[in-house]
Amino acid sequence: MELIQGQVITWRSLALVVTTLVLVAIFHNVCSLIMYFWWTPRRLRRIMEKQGWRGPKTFHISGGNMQEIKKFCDEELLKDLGIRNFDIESRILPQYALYSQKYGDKFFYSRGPRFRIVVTDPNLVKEILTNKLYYKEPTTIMTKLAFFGEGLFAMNGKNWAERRQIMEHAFHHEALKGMVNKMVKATTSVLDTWEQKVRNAGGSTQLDINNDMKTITSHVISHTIFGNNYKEGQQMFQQMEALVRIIAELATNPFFFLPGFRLLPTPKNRKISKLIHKNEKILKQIIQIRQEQARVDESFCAKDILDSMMSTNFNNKNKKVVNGITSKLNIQDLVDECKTLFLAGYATTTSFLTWTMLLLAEYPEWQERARAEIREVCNFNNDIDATKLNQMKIVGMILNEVHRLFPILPQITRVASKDMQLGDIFVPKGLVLEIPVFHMHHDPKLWGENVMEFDPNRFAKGVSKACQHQQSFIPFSSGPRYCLGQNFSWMESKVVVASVLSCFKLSVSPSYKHCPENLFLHSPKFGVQLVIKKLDT
Ligand code: HEM
Repeated sequence: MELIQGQVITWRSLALVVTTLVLVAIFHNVCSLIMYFWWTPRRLRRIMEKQGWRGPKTFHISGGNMQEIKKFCDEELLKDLGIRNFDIESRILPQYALYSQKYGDKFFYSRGPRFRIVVTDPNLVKEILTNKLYYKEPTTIMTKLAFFGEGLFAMNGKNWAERRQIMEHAFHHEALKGMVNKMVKATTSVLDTWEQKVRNAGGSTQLDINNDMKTITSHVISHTIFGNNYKEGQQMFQQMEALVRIIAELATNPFFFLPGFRLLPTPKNRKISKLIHKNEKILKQIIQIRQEQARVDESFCAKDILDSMMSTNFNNKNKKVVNGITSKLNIQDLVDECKTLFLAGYATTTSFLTWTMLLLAEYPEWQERARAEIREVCNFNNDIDATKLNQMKIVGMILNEVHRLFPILPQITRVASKDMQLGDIFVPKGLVLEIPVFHMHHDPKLWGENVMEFDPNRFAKGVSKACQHQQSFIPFSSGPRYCLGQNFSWMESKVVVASVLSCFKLSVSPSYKHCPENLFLHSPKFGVQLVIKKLDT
């Protein structure tokens, strides 16, 4: 027995209070789970059905319609495709192909417990991407831990706006201009190995260009983010890749979205934890070394993206001053941003450049036109700078056409933060709005009858003249959350194309099987085998 403020409290009554609190907490959690997994998706469906939207009648309590979509997609993946067949929506956006056939354009479905509608009208797409009241759909905890942490990609609201400002500083135009040199060096170091291989093979050789583009982009991103620490940065790539594969496989498991799923000690979950831990360790080591260098070096100035992130000088009450370097990013923030840039900057550009090389090989007339332009602009030497990249118009048209036909992020999503009106659609709070980028890039109503052809000429007078509505072309998204690395990627792509075409001729190997897939990103399932030949000079 104890005496508190004159009242006698028995152990029994204390136990009763604690038990009641625990039961209330359990009850609250169970109610939240029921709301999240059962009640909210059904309520949203009722609201959309009343407005004439249709979709599958049932969905799995945790996986939503993912099993059905996966089954449809698996059947599609078995089909053989030709390279010039760009009509591949059923592989890349299986949900769109499956449900638009059954229910028409106004359809809904559920990915995990998150109920969604698909919006294709460019005017509505513009409204969704520019209105900050539509926030970015949260990723699953496992995806977040593995790839983004609390980095820019996964943030929302005021925190996102502040972080975006800092990150834009690291990617501003002048900073990027200074990176072209690093991009050229990183690319050339890989192309030197190609020369060796071609020579050893007697004039031409076959490469899986997807692997080589991985090597190039990993070199570029390691050099530009980590400068002298690029070797440590490189170690992360294989681990990141392994993570992408395992998590993409797990995402089709109906229980993937259940809270606590990641804590189950399954072999895959254990492997994921191990890889995440290893990556964080490498990053923390690099950052700590860097902070130490900056502490002893009084003439410290930013030489790469990590330096820029560490030294951004903002008037903010949270900012920290580390021996002359002003930063408001703590070590975990920096780790999360590095992870984000790694995934966002490496995997995307790798897939994009792989598709670019494939199409250049498949369309030799465009390969030749690009080469002629590169010869004219920089006379085939590696003296490439930002101004010369700007002068490469034909290369730019080709890159745009590859972005149109092979958008690397085939869909973008946003969530309504409150009840809203979108055109004539009433959008209830919590509804996910899915923008099928791939579908919009292949819509004849927006691009004309030759939409399924590779025709860079459509971009000859710029994006605005290429399609009916500027919002029909959104490989890098648009609005305030457009891709932070858009200009970086644009420069890198031009550097790589110019460097490759200056030295090599590309053609498609007879062993290549055209099997694009959408594993978070639109990429080739079995790599891309090309034959490369040294150019006669
Ligand atoms: C072909 C190359 C690339 C493509 C197609 C691409 C595409 C995209 C898209 C569509 C988004 C917006 C996603 C959304 O709105 O939900 C995005 C965001 C982002 N991208 Fe890229 N990206 C590419 C390259 C890069 C590179 C090279 C970097 C950095 C080095 C980068 C960093 C980012 C970051 C940090 C965000 C998040 C921006 C924010 O939320 O404020 N991306 N990217």
